[in-house]
Amino acid sequence: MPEVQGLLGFGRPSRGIAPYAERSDPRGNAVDLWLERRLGWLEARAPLLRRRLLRRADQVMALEPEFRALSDDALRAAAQALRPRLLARRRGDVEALVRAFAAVREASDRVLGKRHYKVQVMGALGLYEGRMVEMATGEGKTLTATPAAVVAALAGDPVHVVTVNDYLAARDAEETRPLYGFFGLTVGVIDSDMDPEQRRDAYRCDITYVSNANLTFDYLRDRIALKARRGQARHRALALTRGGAGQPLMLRGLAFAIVDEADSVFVDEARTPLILSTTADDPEAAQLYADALALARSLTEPADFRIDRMNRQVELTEAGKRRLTERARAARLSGLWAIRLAREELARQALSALHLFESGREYVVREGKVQIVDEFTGRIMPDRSWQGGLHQMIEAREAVEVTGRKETLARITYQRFFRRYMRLSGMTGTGMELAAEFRDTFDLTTVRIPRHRPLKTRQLGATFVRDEPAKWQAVAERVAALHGAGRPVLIGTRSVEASQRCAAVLEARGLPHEVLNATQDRAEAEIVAEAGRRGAITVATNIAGRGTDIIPGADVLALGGLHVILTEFHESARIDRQLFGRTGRQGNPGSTEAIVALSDELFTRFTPWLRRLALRVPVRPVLWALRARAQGRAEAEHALTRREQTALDRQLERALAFSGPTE
Ligand SMILES: Nc1ncnc2c1ncn2[C@@H]1O[C@H](COP(=O)(O)OP(=O)(O)OP(=O)(O)O)[C@@H](O)[C@H]1O
Repeated sequence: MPEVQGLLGFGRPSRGIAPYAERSDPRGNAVDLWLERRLGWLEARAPLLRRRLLRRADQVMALEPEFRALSDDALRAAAQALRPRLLARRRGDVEALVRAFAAVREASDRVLGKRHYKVQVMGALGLYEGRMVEMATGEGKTLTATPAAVVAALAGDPVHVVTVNDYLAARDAEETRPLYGFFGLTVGVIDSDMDPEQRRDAYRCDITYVSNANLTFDYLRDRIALKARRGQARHRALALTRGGAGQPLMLRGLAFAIVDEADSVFVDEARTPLILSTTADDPEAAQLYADALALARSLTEPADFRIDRMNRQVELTEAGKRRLTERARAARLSGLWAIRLAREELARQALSALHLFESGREYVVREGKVQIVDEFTGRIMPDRSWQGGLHQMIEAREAVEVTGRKETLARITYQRFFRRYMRLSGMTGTGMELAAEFRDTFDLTTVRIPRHRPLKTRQLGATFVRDEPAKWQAVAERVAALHGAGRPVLIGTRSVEASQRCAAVLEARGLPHEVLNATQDRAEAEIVAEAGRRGAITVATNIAGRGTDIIPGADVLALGGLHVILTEFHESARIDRQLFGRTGRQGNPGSTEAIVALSDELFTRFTPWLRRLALRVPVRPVLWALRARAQGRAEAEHALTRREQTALDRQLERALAFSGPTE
């Protein structure tokens, strides 16, 4: 499993820090947990919650004429006048909240030209209460976050709006900045390339847009800075006595977070530990990996080793172990090679690097570096590396410079990090099936918000073909027909390699297209902006599955809107729906279909026998079962890993209660 690596490259002192709000142990005790899980009473409450949100949203909508009549200055003054009431945070003061929301709604219409729909007001109220809000793709989550952010900021809380990457953080911040500015609130944006001073400035703003990775690393840096002063009380005392001039801190505490694409952050990426590290030099490492690869290449499957693709593991057989020992001896390898366990581990890793990881799929080689491609977003993660020497092994295989091994300074998972917020909220397009997990892990109740306009997408179902060449031919034929009719088509692929293959087939047919994959994210915005034009053909990796807003032109809508083709099912059906969600946004027409091959990895890895059956008897029920079963098994496996990770995290937390925090 890849880890996200960050380097602690800085740490100069800065000026004052306010007391750093965060939760020390947000979890209830074991009995509470047990009860919550068994009784599901929070779920039972969700309909009530929805009704309450609806009632309040109605109150906000009813204030429209009153606020419409105000001048800009009067509107601003009305919001400022509510500040003391919001600051007092009296539980029953719903009126102040409703009026503040109505003010934001009015201001939004004036400065952004968009007035929040009732469902968006409902969503925003949910966020402000600290809920997980499920809104369908394309319903306008960016705008939904704004009233909650404004009101929390007016009440003095540092607000973090969390997105999955820098590009979305910058885009969403720019889109909404004028609205915050109207109320005199400042907006900061964090970019991965920023230095500590710039980061601190951005966090000092009332509202900060930041990616989950950047936010978590900055928090880890703060924890290291705070390490010497354990415990809140001492920290506060120090901050008071020294005017806070001790250590440089990035954040102003964890008060309120609005996490966009929360299913991705809380679930898909939850398994990835974030590790802050320094690099340790090891001049002999490169030779070690080269030797391991040479030895591994001399072993044969299945006599010497077996590959378990489902669990991504390589096992050496007894014969393989013997051969390894002989070959290491024959090559006169010494040092680690003389130790049996080390020798076998090196061989296993080299075999994994050779047989389980492929360039263009799990990683790309760019600028002389091995860079991991995120399976869920299709984006390159430059900060990420595989652990335990695997990364170095792949570097050696690709003949690029072997980087030093990392030494861990602090680590945390997203799960543990986000649980520390005083108030946490999330938005997701596809979250209801994860409601129990959100509740268990984050104490978050999920509430589904209805659509603003009914969905008009036509779902054309799935076509299964035998193998990959047949798939790309089938895709090309569909595209040619749609292109001829002037409709734009978006083709989603699971890997960079697949996007290139698809592009080659389109090229051969003379179909003009754009490729949007992890290897050229700079032109992304322009390509996406064009993707809704008449006759446009866009091939994209998962990148297009999250947050990208493709706006079809009026002429295109008349023709039936954007058509989305999925070319490989993802391990999670949620991600499939994210891709399909690129069309039919805001109640627009559109259509979706899947064209997949029985040779796709999902089937060979999770349901090999059903796949064989499907090859012989390709009838509907078998094909349906194939997909459902493969995705079901994949999801179950991931859920298990997450549960184990959570258990491990809790154990770590308990163990650290005795020895002091490591992060
Ligand atoms: N109240 C509104 N009035 C007018 N346009 C709106 C309104 N709300 C949202 N939009 C528009 O709807 C489109 C979709 O918004 P946005 O990209 O925020 O959706 P989303 O829910 O975040 O989608 P995804 O789940 O795919 O990320 C945008 O073009 C946005 O400007």
